[in-house]
Amino acid sequence: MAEPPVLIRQDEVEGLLHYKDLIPRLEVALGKFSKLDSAEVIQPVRTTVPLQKYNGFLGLMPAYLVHEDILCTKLVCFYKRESGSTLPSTQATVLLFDPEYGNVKAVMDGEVITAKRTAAVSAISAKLLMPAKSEVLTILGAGHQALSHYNVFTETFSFKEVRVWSRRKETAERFAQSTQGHVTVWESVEEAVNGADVIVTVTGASEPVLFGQWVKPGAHVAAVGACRPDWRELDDVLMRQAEVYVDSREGAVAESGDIILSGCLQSLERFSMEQDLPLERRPLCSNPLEWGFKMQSLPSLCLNSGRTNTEDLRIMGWPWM
Ligand SMILES: NC(=O)C1=CN([C@@H]2O[C@H](COP(=O)(O)OP(=O)(O)OC[C@H]3O[C@@H](n4cnc5c(N)ncnc54)[C@H](O)[C@@H]3O)[C@@H](O)[C@H]2O)C=CC1
Ligand SMILES: O=C(O)C1=NCCCC1
Repeated sequence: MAEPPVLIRQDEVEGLLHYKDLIPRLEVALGKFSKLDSAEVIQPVRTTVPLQKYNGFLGLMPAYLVHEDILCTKLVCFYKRESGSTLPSTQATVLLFDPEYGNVKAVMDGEVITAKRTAAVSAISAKLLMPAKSEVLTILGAGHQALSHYNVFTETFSFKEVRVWSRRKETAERFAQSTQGHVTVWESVEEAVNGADVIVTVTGASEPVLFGQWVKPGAHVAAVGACRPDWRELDDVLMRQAEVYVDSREGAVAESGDIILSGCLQSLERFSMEQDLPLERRPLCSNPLEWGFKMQSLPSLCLNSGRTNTEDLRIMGWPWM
């Protein structure tokens, strides 16, 4: 009979999961996922169960790394919360299986994994796509993802200035007090992103908060928050003028409101047909270097940065979550 599963609590995951290990491992996993080879990685688009009564969803996110023989799934509930709500926006658990026997070997807290994994993938996208001398980082949103993004971006890069905006100024101020380094609080998104080299959007918004006319050419945007087909963080102008990278084309066209609702897919379908491109080579958005790969089915945008090393861009897409 199989051993009962090991339980790995949140504080234990926190103590075990460090960006210096996580980032290189993610880069390898993302590279494998990007090959779209089911002999290597099997990770279907997540199944989502609506929890209408609670304005939320249960997402089921299984993955199998064939050669490493790693079988796992994340189970995550996520919600749209009212301003001022004290309830969490996400709650996650990760299960690790013995792929041969079929039993669950470990039950892990998924909160820290979600926070760190998501932020680490954004940092990888920035490493590949942000302007060479990036000095100003702006974070839109001031919750859990904002903090993990602050931590990994300041640990990995050397920004001269970090800014934060949140829809409630008090939340942004609390955030700025909780960080290790200095963060300036801004009252409007327009001012907060003015001149920013890297912009991270980690809000629970369902309407655009970031507008293309405010974003400087060459800036890199890591868009994390709008993970439902009817949620938005970015406006149509930004979506149309950017080069867009995602980890999973399948996932992005099914889940990313910014991609689906901005209408960029339709014009690209026409472009792809004219160019006679096979599906996996088709760009996701205007002015593509190549259709690329970024995080959890959400876009990473790059505004005409001129980065053309598409081999580097082949890493993206963590198979678990
Ligand atoms: N792409 C991915 O893999 C992941 C995406 N997410 C999504 O990222 C977003 C942020 O997650 P957390 O930081 O965990 O949530 P959180 O609840 O800790 O923080 C959310 C932040 O967004 C702000 N916000 C909420 N509604 C807003 C609105 N309508 N307009 C502007 N700001 C608004 C809140 O004031 C808060 O600062 C959520 O939408 C979540 O579903 C979370 C985890 C992973
Ligand atoms: O990929 C994840 O993890 C999540 N995506 C959507 C929101 C909750 C967590």
